[in-house]
Parts: sequence; C-alpha cells; structure tokens
Amino acid sequence: SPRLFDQLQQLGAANILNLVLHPNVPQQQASYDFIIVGAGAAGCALAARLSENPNWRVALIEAGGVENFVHLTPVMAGYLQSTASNWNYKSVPQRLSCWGMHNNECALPRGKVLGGTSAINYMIYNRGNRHDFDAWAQRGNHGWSYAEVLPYFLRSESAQLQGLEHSPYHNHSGPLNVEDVKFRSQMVHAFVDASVQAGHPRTDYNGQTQLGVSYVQANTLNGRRHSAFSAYIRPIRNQRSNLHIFPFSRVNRVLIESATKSAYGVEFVYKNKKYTFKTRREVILSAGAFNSPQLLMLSGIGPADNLKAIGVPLVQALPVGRRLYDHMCHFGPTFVVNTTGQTIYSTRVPIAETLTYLLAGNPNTRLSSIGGVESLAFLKSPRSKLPKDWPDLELILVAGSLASDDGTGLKQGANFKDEIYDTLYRQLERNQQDHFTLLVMQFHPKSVGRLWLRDANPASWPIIDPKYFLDPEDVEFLLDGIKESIRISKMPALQAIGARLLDRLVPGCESHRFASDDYWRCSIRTLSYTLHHQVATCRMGPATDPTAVVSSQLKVHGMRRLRVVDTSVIPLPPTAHTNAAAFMIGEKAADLIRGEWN
Ligand SMILES: Cc1cc2nc3c(=O)[nH]c(=O)nc-3n(C[C@H](O)[C@H](O)[C@H](O)COP(=O)(O)OP(=O)(O)OC[C@H]3O[C@@H](n4cnc5c(N)ncnc54)[C@H](O)[C@@H]3O)c2cc1C
Repeated sequence: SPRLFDQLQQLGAANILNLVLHPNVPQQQASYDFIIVGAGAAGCALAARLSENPNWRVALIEAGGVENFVHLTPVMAGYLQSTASNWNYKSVPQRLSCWGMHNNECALPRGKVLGGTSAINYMIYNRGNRHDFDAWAQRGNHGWSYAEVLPYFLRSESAQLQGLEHSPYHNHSGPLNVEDVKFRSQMVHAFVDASVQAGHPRTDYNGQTQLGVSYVQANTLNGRRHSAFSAYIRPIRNQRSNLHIFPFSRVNRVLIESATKSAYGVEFVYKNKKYTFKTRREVILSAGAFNSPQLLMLSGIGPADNLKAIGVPLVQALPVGRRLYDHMCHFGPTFVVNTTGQTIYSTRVPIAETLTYLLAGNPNTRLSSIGGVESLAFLKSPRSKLPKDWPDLELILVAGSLASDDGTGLKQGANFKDEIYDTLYRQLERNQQDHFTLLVMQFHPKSVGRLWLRDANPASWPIIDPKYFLDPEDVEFLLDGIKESIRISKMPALQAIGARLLDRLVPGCESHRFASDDYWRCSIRTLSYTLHHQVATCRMGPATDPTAVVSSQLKVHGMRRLRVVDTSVIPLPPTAHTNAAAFMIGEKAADLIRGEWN
C-alpha cells in the first residue's frame, strides 16, 4: 500500500534507492565554489545553507555511506557503534580511567555516514548554558556570546514540545525537529517526581534556566531519528543541481599553495582511486573533533614537532590537537525497581509494537525511545566555584543499563570487559528484572587530553589520549553526582516503585566497602564512560592566543581560504551534549561565509 511504501521510504529505503539512482561519481579536477569535507552535523547544515545560493557550486564529501533502518530507529542507537558507520577509534590505554575496558582503552566512536555522528548518537537535544557562550566571547571570540548564538540555535530548530509552544527559547520552523520522546516508562515519571521532591524544579534545560529536571528533548521526527542528513539534506538533495554529495569518499588532505598558504582544493579517494577537486573560494573542514585536526596535520598544519616526526612538511605551525576536552561519566549507579516490563530492552520490543511502528508509523512505541534515555537533571555540586546558575553535573536517566541489549551492542561499543558485564548485569538480563541507570556526567572537567598523528598515512587512526581524571577533582565531582542520585532514589516517588541500589560489586573494587566514597571512586575509574563530547582540538581564539587554531571567523590562523566548521572549534567543554552546538556552528558559519563572499 502507499502507506507501507511511505514507511519503508522513511526508514532508509529512499536513501539506498537514491544512492543507486544518483551515484554522483566524482569528476577529476572538478571545480567548486565551496568544498565541505564531512557530512556530519555541522557539515550538512553548512552545505544546505551555502547551496541556497544557486550561483554557488558546493561539494559535500563524506567518507561513509547512507543511513538505513538501524540508524533511523531510535531504540537501536546502542548498536550503531558496532557497525561500519563508526570510525571506531579507541584511546591509548588510560592509567586513571577506563579500568573496566579491554586494555584500559576507552571507546571513542564517531559517525562515518551521511549525517555523521548525528546519525549514530543518542539524539539528546541540548544547547548549553548562557555562561558557556559568554565565556567563549570573553576569550576574544567576537560574535559568539549567548545572545549572538541563540538566533542560530533557533534557526536550526523546529520544536514540537508539549507545554513549550510559546516559549521564546524555541522555534517551530527550522529544519531540525525536536520533540518529546513518545514512549515513556513508569520509571521516568517516578524519577522526575522524585527529583522535584529532592528540590530540583521542573525546567526546560534549553530555556531560561538549566538547573532542575526535564523529560529529554530529542532529535526525532515522529519517532524516527532526525539526523543532520535527514533534517538538512534529504529534503533538498535532488532539488539543487548546485549541491553535489559524494559518499564513500575519504579526503586525504587539503591541497595548499605553499607560497601564499592558500587552500586550493582537496585530494580524496573514491573506490580506491585518487581524485582532486579544486575550489574557487574555500575549503571547509567539517570532519569532526578527531578528523578535522587529523586532516589539518596531514596537510602540514599543526605542531612542528609531531609533523617533523611523521615526515609531513610544515606549512603552518599551530597547536592543532594540543587540547582535547571531553565529558566523562560514571556508568551508574544502577537501581533495581519492582515494576515489570518497564525497562527498555531493544532486544525484546513486543511484536505488536514493532508492527505498528514499522507498518503504521505509530511513534508511541518503545522503538522511538532514544536508546532508553528519558530524562536529564542539571545539578550544582557543593564544591563548585562557578556561578550558581551554571550547572556542574548532569544525571541522565536511562531506562535500562548495559543489559538493555543482552550484553551485545552497548558492551562491545564501549569496549567493556566481559567480566564487568557478567558480574554486574548478567543476572538482570536473565531475570528480566526492571531497573534503571543514572549516568552521572561532569560538565567542566579540568583534565585536558591531546591528539596527534602516528604517521603520515591518512588511513591510520590518530593517537588520542584524553587523559581522563588526570585531575583528581574531576572524580570528586562525579562522586558528588553519585551521592545526589542516591539521595533522589530515596524520595517517595522512587520508593513507591521500590528503587534500590544494585548492590553487586564492581570487579576490581571489591576491596572497598560497598557504596563507601572510596568504592565509588574506584567505580568511577572503572565504569568510565564518555558521552563523546570531544571539543577544542581546533580551538577557536584570537591569533594572540597560543592555544588557538581558528579565528572567530573559523578561519585557520595564518592560512587563506581554509576554515574549520564543527565541534572541534568549541573552546571549552560546554554545559551540554554537543550535537545542537554543531548545528549552531554550521548555521553561523554559513552567515560568516555569505557575509564575506556576497
Ligand atoms: C555514540 C555517541 C552518542 C552521542 N550522543 C549525543 C547526544 O545524544 N546528544 C548530543 O548532543 N550529542 C551526542 N553526541 C555527540 C554529538 O553527536 C557530536 O558532538 C556531533 O554530532 C559532532 O558533530 P560534528 O559536525 O562536529 O562532526 P560529525 O558529526 O562527527 O561529522 C564529521 C563527518 O566528517 C566525516 N569525515 C571525517 N573525516 C573525513 C574524511 N577524511 N573524508 C571525508 N569525510 C570525513 C565523518 O565521516 C562524519 O560524517 C554523541 C556522540 C557519540 C559518538
């Protein structure tokens, strides 16, 4: 029936069909006004905006392929890290974190598909605190204060959030859909109520004040993932003859005229063959927080010592990759409850729900749950030195745990050891015992990591050392968050469903008394779980800032016709998950570029 056809189209069949009908084989030496490397969150937004001008030819080059059913069905989020849509990076072995991961290597996934990381992420929509952006501006980044970036967040957004229809903080006409998750477990209502009972007011964390508790806001449309590609590119891809999209094409380096330090094109590989594209105006790197710095370095822009060591001739010395911030979490605590059938198991969605979702497009089923994430609470820590309306911690309610997919995708994606899974979660899985997890995340870590290159081969992984928990105070912040989550669990609303701490001992932490501060400190360093908000590897700042790589116009310092437009430019770890900011950066960059070339 047309309805069924429509549903299949929405669930990825249209992408695959389009790939066959419009393969877009590159033309050797083709010339474009703008070459955008990477079709992720920022890259798609930028490509869509620049190609609004029919006189500009825009190339969008992407290493990965297309989204399919698994990407587009939100409950499957945890599996995507085990697919070819993940660059699949790992950190170097960590001394002070990730003790629960094979070889102490933290998994560092990144999207490799049209849509980038927005096509494999957990779809949480979260912009940040006004102090974040005001701090960017105070560092000399003119044009990036909260008042100046809010219009770009709004420009990208199309909100359908109950109770926020008239909020000045939400727009209803942008490309990117933001909606309430249509399926909610009993546990999330109990958590929200218990948080209020514990003194955390209900709030819209994207509104006037972040502090408090909210049901999560999601980048889905009618219960389907709304990635950068779905939101910005799919609606226009066959309507703009000036926008050329090249999937399965991996860029090796930016071509630079060394005398003028001017970017004139890119070299890339498509189907094992090398191609060159030339630009009439600019090359823009939107390859994400790991790959944009990698591409700069492969092109001779980076720290002189690293480039010399790998034999890449230096074009411009800059502190590329010298700084790497991230948001580290503790994967827990987990609480068991006495409800039944409320934990969201991606492996056990009732067949009736699956059919109504697939065939009738009904979003009110577990399949539209964004990997089980249901609520966020933004908190202050007693040890905070930041202003009182600037949160330090987040609690993320997940209606499940590593057991939510029976120890398959999530465990593998995060590189957890079998021993961790078997000891902590196996029994929950076997008994199908209802439970939820409060992931505790720290927003403003002091530990700073680094990224550099192993060799000059574009196909090699960059070496990534996030140095999580190098500063012991970061652990103390997470400990504060764990204590607060336990306090919330003791409130009447959660006690009404019998919430109690899962009391199985974390392997490696058995020598500590269960739930003592030292036990949790050990648990934090063992169940270390990044939420993948890496930033600052191509840090934005004025030329006088020795840590800066790009200017507030996002131009690479000392270079011509070369910008970086993605989360790698974010100078400080924000009070947010980073996807919304990537869209904002893409939108704002489009205005900066139009302002210059029009
Ligand atoms: C598992 C996971 C879950 C997350 N969950 C959330 C969440 O729920 N909410 C949230 O706000 N944030 C989340 N994040 C973070 C957020 O999704 C990212 O910060 C954001 O999407 C990054 O956008 P970007 O534009 O900077 O880069 P990306 O979206 O990563 O885009 C980079 C693109 O460039 C391509 N590329 C890279 N190198 C090359 C090359 N050499 N040649 C061609 N193409 C190349 C990549 O394949 C990719 O498509 C999550 C991240 C991960 C990994």
